[in-house]
Amino acid sequence: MATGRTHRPATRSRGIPEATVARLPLYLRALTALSERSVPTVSSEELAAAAGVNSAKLRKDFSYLGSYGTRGVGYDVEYLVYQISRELGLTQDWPVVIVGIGNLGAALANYGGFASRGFRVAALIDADPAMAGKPVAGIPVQHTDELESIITDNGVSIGVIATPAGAAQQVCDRLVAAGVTSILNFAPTVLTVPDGVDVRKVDLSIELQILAFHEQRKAGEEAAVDTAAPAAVRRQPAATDQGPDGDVPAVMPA
Ligand SMILES: NC(=O)c1ccc[n+]([C@@H]2O[C@H](COP(=O)([O-])OP(=O)(O)OC[C@H]3O[C@@H](n4cnc5c(N)ncnc54)[C@H](O)[C@@H]3O)[C@@H](O)[C@H]2O)c1
Repeated sequence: MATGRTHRPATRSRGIPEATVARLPLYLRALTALSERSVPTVSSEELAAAAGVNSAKLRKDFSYLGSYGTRGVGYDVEYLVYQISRELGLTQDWPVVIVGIGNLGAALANYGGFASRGFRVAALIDADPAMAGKPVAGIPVQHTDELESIITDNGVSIGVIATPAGAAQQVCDRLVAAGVTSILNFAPTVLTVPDGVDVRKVDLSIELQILAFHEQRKAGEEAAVDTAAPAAVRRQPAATDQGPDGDVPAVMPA
């Protein structure tokens, strides 16, 4: 679901390309599922299919980790889980703060998937004084006045922004000034950050717009096939091919 990019060069200092880093969580998710089923080894083809990645790309990615698998046996699942987790920095606990505890912030706070992946929600912060002290996902919301001390006291380096767009830059500036160096931004705005701060942006509406583009293209291709086909096999409007008024067929008869 995550889109966007980090403000980093295309290759990390240890020589792992950013595109490979972006695929490591996909491998880890697939490997974790195999591990849960106690599958001991996996071939590059099987793992590539499970992760939705091309197998040659997977082998190249794993070569950056120094993991080459064993011919005829494949990769050791548990060892790869460990290797990728270590590479991603997931063998340590990462306290994160969520700022903006509205619909989205509360949903994120309630999401169990963070903790199971090593991300502990250390604090929930909101500007609304009426929310201060109210528990969300069992954690009392704290007021933004305390933002700096929360970051310092908890050694937080990762912040999640779920405020309205208009507040996001100011929240970002305060997080960065307090010591946060990685930000996951859900607000629909582009954040400006100094060098050394990574920002990743999540925007579900952009994902939907990309799907809409593909839907439109598929519809165009279908229409082209319909036009090219002999009249007898051209698609006729079905009962469900109705426009919003119910009387205009979405697929016009040829
Ligand atoms: N990226 C996505 O896919 C996605 C999906 C849904 C919503 N959003 C975005 O996430 C944000 C939150 O959406 P929502 O539906 O939860 O909104 P919401 O109005 O329910 O919640 C926003 C919260 O932010 C708090 N807030 C406002 N200014 C603040 C500040 N300066 N510091 C701290 N807290 C502050 C408000 O008090 C409120 O509790 C919006 O920017 C929205 O556009 C993004």
